[in-house]
Amino acid sequence: MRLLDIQGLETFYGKSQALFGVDLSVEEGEAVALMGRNGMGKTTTIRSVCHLTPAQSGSIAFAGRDITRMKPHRIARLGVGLVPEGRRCFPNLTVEENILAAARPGKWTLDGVNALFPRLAERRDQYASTLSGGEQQMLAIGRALATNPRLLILDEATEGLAPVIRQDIWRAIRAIRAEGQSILIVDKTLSELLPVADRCVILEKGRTAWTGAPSALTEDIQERFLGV
Ligand SMILES: Nc1ncnc2c1ncn2[C@@H]1O[C@H](COP(=O)(O)OP(=O)(O)OP(=O)(O)O)[C@@H](O)[C@H]1O
Repeated sequence: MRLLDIQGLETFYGKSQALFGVDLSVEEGEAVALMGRNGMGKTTTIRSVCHLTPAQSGSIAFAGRDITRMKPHRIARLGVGLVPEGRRCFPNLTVEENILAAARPGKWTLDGVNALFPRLAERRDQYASTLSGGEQQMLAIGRALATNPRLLILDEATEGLAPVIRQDIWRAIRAIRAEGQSILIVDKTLSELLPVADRCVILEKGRTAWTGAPSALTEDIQERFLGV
């Protein structure tokens, strides 16, 4: 089943057009890597899906329903779990309270999140504000998972973090994948990203420029669309 289906998406910031025709789909159980150089429209695409920066034209369907004009909280309730760029947790709640506040019935429970991120389990009674940046990122992923989303969206979840923490997060992402979780993921570390992706979608100047399996992403294509 097609979980996410974006067609001809055009999005503006005020008068400035950022997306000029993004086409992107995610099948149930699939992990799609959304790629492209800086400023090509990855974050804007994600923000449009969640209606944080609404689409001007084109269509976005989720699990067969048109969500193009739906409000963010309704989209979240339908099963889109977003881990936005720059983490968001409640600073004055503990780690455990943060997770429980997000929790909805499903296979990802508090215990499941704790097993995924032992560092969080060790800090369950600490206020989120006292966590390191990497731990807060783990908590943001844990919170999104605890909502038991049909689609988990990760936007640069490992950016700017210490190498050991990045490794922990990639290990968790692989474990999440192994559970069959559908994912849309943006990340710049291709060596980690490509092995977890079933398919890549590359944006160039606000348009879908290429899509294919990671194995089809030749050096030529990387050079053309991702090289600096
Ligand atoms: N809040 C904003 N106001 C105006 N223009 C914006 C805003 N955010 C992004 N843009 C512009 O929209 C275009 C797409 O940006 P976007 O952040 O979606 O790209 P990206 O592919 O996610 O890049 P990055 O890898 O740098 O995060 C860029 O030209 C950017 O300058």
